This record gives sequence, C-alpha cells and structure tokens, in this order.
Amino acid sequence: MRIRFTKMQGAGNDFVVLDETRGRLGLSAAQYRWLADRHFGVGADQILTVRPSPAPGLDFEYVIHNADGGEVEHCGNGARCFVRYVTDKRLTDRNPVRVKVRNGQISLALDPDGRVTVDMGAPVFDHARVPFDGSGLTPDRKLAWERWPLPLAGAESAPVAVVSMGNPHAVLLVDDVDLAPVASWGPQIERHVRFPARVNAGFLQVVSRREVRLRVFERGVGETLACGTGACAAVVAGIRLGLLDARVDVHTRGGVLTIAWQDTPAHDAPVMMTGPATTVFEGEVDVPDDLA
Ligand SMILES: N[C@@H](CCC[C@H](N)C(=O)O)C(=O)O
Repeated sequence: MRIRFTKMQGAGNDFVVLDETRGRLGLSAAQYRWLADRHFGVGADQILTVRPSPAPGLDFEYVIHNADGGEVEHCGNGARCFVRYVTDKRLTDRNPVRVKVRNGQISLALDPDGRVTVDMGAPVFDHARVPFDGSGLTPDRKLAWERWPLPLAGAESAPVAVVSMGNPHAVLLVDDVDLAPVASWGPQIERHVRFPARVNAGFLQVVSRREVRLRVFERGVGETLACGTGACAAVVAGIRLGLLDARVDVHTRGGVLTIAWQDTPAHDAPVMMTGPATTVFEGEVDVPDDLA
C-alpha cells in the first residue's frame, strides 16, 4: 500500500505523521513497526495518526503508536507536532485546538514565537490508575514525597517516584544524567513486574530549582532524545519532592522544554508544556502488506 506521510520532530523526538481525516489506512501493528524502523522503513520514535473529531466540542482525534507497534495513551512532543501539522496543512484554523487522545482530551496552542504550548491535563498519583503495584514495598520518605524502591538485577534497588501523565512514568533522581545507567536500568524498569502496563523510565538531574537535565528510556522505544510526558512527570515529581519551583526548563539531549505546574493541596492542577515542533520532510512510501 502506498501512503503519504510527514516526518516531524519535537526536541529530537521524531514522528511519522499520517492523515486519516478522509478515511482509515487500516495499518497493522507490524506496519506501524515497519514505518518506525530506521533501517527498513522511514524511521521514527512514534507514529501519529490524525483523525476527524469523534464528538462535538473537539476538533480532532489523534492516535499514537510506539516504535514497537503498540498503541499508547499520550505523547507530549507528538502533541506539539500534531498541532503544527493540522495548522500547516490547513485542516483547521482554530487556536487553541482541542484533541481527543486515548484516555482524555488535551488543548494545544500555537505561540507567537513559533513554539507550541500544551495543556497536558493533571498528573495522576493513584497507583491503581498509573498502574503501579507498591504492595509490600517500604517507600523512602527522606524527601517531601515518597519514592518506591524497585529491586533490579544485581541486587540494586532504584528509588522511583511514580506518576501518570495519562501514560505511566517512573522518575529516578541521579547526580549526573551523562553517567546515569539509562541503558542498563532503563529496560529493567520499563518491564518491571511492579508496572503491569510497563513504564517510561526518567533519569532526572536537578541543576537548580528552575533547571533540570533529563534522559528518558521510553516504553516501547528505548532511549529517545526527548520525552514530553517524561519531562512533565519529572518536573511534577521534582516539585512534589520539594526540589523544584513551579516553572522549570528541562534540558534533554534534543532540546529544551519548559514545564509549569502549580501544586495545590489536591495536586490536581494541569501541567503546561512549551516546546518546539518542526516539519522535517514529506514523502510517499510503499508499506509492505506481507509483514509478520
Ligand atoms: N515521546 C512521548 C511519549 C510516547 C509514549 C511513551 N513511549 C509511552 O509508551 O507511554 C512524549 O513526548 O511524551
């Protein structure tokens, strides 16, 4: 099947964007995997699919597949690229744009400086909704909020803060992200038995109360140059741990994201994320239909 696509990136987290506003392409998980493949396909961390509004009061639906072909709930950098795409393609003239994602809705605005600001919704801390199983573990309460000790191979234990931004995140404090064990601990945390839906693993270095460095080993992908929901989760965790102010610049390997979250007694304020969204190129490709 021959399809048109747009290649985009936000802080180096890269996407193949597909337009299904005039009809479904009907791709299989294997075909999404092929599109994301950097050797045999186009190459991307995620595939974003734009669909028409599913309900009054919404402008679009967008669907996200990880490079492993699995559908996921949320993608922060993808959300910014999504709004750049529907605006540049003149699929809408609304600003902000209201979009349905898998388990909720988000609002996205193009800023005058060319960046995009996304209302990412409120973080979720309820373990059942993350989902996370902390039963039998004793949390570390040395800081203002708890961290849960995950046993890893080699008898090491990783103390993680647990938060959902619509998708699950485990956030680990490290002294220096350049030296963090992302390649060895990332896959173990991603598939840890305590996270039944798997998890994105964030390695957070606090530089000051307004500046952090972050690397994320993403569920279904591996380490990416940036993760938007990971940046939101890391800043929310840092604020709840008492280490960060309400507005923080997050330095990733692919660029800077600004995250703002005003903590309240109910911890239910929305997280605002601002960052870049860029079109790289457009193309057509023959997607094999005999993939296993
Ligand atoms: N790159 C994304 C997150 C994409 C989904 C994630 N890998 C998951 O499985 O939850 C972002 O920018 O948020």
